[in-house]
Amino acid sequence: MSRETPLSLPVIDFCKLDLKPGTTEWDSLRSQVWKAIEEYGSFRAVLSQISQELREAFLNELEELFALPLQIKRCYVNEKPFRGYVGQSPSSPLNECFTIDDPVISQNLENLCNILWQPKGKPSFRKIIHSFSKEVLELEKIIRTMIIESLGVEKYLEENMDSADYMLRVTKYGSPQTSNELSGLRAHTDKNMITILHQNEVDGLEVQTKGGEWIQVKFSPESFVILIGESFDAWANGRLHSPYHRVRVSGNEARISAGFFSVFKAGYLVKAPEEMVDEEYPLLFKPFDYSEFIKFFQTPAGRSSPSALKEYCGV
Ligand SMILES: O=C(O)CCC(=O)C(=O)O
Ligand SMILES: [Fe+2]
Repeated sequence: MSRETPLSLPVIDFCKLDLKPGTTEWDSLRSQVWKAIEEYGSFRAVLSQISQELREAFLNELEELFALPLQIKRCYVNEKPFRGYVGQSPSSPLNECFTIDDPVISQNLENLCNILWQPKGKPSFRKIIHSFSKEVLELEKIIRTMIIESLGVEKYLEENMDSADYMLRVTKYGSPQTSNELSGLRAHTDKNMITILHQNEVDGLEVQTKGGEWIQVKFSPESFVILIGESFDAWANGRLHSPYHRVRVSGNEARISAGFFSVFKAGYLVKAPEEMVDEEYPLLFKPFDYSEFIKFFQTPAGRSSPSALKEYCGV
């Protein structure tokens, strides 16, 4: 069946990031955010505050990163789960990605640069990725605050803010050289708190609605896509929605994406506030340590489970 108007994600314009809670501007954006999160668990944020120059410089640095020889890229290892460089594997032959610890901590970027660009490092990479990440993670904090306010549990705001860590994953989906659509990344839900995605000019992200339809996301250069992860939904005891999403690629151009992930800190016990639990929303999960859950998720049992979090700590 063909559609007159293709489905699209809600678009929310965050012209500036020096928004102040309690202002009418804040309240208006917060109600748009909440509506989108309840319905889609996702939306497209337009962020004109980041200059075109910085956006272009960011994507150029990522291109230079992926253009390094494979044997150099492989030198970037990090013992934590999901970190380091992962090259094209038999199950995803088109993809390669780097996962970096909190990019707002300059030292984390410095470590990567010292490994990949010996002997001098790469000051421009460190500077540009850092500046860009700072702005994006400012947006993450605003969105998380707005959601917590919308849930009516502001008294846990400070604790929630202090419980977050960040990571940055940059992915290159090599061009498939065919007009047929191929899978770049299979359908999944994110396990973390909040994900913010940005990309170069090549589209490919699709987000599933609650009704099971796939929305093909059209990015603009100023667009960022927000997705709710399962842990944040667990914290809110199922009052949010963590949507399935996937990447499909076609054509002759490579897609580069950057995912900024907020996660609960290792050792922090994720527990739904008592205000989130009632007759309509009975407790879904026992308190859990996100980093321990990720260890389970990486086992064959975790990977093959249709709902790993439920299996790990479901009530
Ligand atoms: O590349 C993208 O746009 C999506 C990446 C993604 O979903 C993920 O890394 O979890
Ligand atoms: Fe994802």
